[in-house]
Amino acid sequence: MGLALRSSNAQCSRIDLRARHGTPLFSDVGFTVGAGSWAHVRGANGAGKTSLLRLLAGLSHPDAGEVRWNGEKIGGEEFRRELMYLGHRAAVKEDLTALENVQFAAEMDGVKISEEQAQEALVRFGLAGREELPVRFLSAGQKRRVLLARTVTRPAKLWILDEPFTALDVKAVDFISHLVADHVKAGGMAVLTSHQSIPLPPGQVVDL
Ligand SMILES: Nc1ncnc2c1ncn2[C@@H]1O[C@H](COP(=O)(O)OP(=O)(O)OP(=O)(O)O)[C@@H](O)[C@H]1O
Repeated sequence: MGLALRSSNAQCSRIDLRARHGTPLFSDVGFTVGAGSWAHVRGANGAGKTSLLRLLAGLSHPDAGEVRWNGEKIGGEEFRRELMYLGHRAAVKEDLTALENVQFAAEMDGVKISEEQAQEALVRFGLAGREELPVRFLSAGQKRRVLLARTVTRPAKLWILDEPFTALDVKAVDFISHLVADHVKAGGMAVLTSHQSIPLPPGQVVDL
């Protein structure tokens, strides 16, 4: 018996957003990401990429327009279960070990994982031997890997990743790209920002 993935989509329509001082940040932005596809949100510094991703994740509200998940306004329990959001300024807990960080993040996502599962995730992210170190002793790229390990500890259909490649070396960029590509190939969805071109099969481009 195969695994039936219910077709799903995330859609934002005619979204307007103003900056705090009232000037329009962007207006009439709309796109749909369906199962098995991804979108690259592009724009200059300050164009509003992070702001748009926060709207998509339900962390803030647009001035006009709306974000929908399977046709319903976002915010419900189902949407939260299906969402994996990794913000631009997401931070590790410096005093916890890498292992504790992964377990803590899973717990925040409502999933209980064993030490072995957390360990396995860290090994997959190239952090073997660093599991027991308080993460303040890790490099910026290693901290980013600890954060990204969350993507394999909890299944979610929609990944919203803000600048996921920041501080990562070439090998890690390649690894994360494959991770996202496999997720999309398996019927998942992703919305990413990046100032670099993203080494993934072509996706939708959203220019701000
Ligand atoms: N909390 C906030 N308070 C005031 N202004 C904010 C806040 N968050 C964002 N802004 C403003 O909104 C605008 C868009 O910011 P945003 O972070 O969305 O841009 P971005 O496209 O992600 O930029 P970058 O490429 O530099 O990361 C900026 O002018 C920024 O100063």
